[in-house]
Amino acid sequence: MTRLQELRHAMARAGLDAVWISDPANVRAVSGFSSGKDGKVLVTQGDATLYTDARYTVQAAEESPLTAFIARPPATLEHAAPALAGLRVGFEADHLTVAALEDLRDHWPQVTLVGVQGLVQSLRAVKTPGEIQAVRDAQALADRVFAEVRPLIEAGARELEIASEIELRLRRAGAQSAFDLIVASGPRGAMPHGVASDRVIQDGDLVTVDMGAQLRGYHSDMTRTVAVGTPGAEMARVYRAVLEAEEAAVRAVKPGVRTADLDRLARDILTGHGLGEAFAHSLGHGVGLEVHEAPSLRGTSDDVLQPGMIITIEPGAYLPGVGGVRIEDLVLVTEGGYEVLSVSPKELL
Ligand SMILES: CSCC[C@H](N)C(=O)N1CCC[C@H]1C(=O)N[C@@H](C)C(=O)O
Repeated sequence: MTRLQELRHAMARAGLDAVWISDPANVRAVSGFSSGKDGKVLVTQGDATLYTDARYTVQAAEESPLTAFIARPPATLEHAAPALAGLRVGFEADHLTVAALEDLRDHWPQVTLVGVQGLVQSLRAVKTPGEIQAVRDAQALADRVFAEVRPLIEAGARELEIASEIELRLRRAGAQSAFDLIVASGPRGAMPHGVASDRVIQDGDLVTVDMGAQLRGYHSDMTRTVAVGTPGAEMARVYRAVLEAEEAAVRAVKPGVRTADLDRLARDILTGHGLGEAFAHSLGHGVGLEVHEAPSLRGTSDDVLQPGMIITIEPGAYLPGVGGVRIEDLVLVTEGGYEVLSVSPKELL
């Protein structure tokens, strides 16, 4: 079944006749049009139209199998109005601004507008073979770049220099960084989102590098924590504990597993090492057209793993004023269990 067919089934289950898609990643997922922020898609049970403007006439025709209507608002909404009269039309409540919703109400007075959440996102959680290949390629590039840059992580280098070397190599390969690079050394390692600073790396530091490539619109995500010189005994112990939690959670990945149970498994191991409080975020998330997408590997999540999902497993321990450790792998859920897509070494060198 194509994603569009899946969406129509989901619309029927939600009691919708049509859906107005405005989230850029969802626009891309449904239409193939890569400039999703400048597009919208209207899907009915019998039709699907891509709305974008004249800057994208050629690109829309090249990238999307959908009929494109080239115009700017309000002409787009006026074009759609007649076919929608009397219908229940979903809009993406967690993406549309209040002003944009007012526009829909003004131009579609005979439409019943229904806010929906996660309709397309839940379909995106299970990747197509082409999407899996795109994430695989992005991760392979990230692994290659990490191997090239690893020798540069040494005493005297600045975090920003490491980050810019990674970015440059990704750019040269036709990709870009998937997010603001996290390079957090020494005590800065206690910040889970410690983007690279001008701190000079010291002998004995642990350095957390959280990086991803964005290639053909798809992302990868991986974290390695590396030692510069010989780390202190306490941080070496923390490293071993995080690695134990990470490897145990990866081994537990298979279809049917509740993501909340995976988070619990990793958290319990860290708690056993006295580090439960130091694990300050969820175990992971889905990765695809966005770095953070469904499923969520949070303790409160109701998500269940299915073949074709691509997730991160990334426990960490953060000790304010001291430092931190995070180890993250990118994992494909397969029929029989899992495949780890990230191959960079994890021993604390
Ligand atoms: C700004 S993108 C960060 C990518 C990173 N690998 C990542 O997802 N991190 C870093 C530490 C926590 C984790 C994160 O942000 N998790 C989210 C989903 C959460 O809310 O726990």
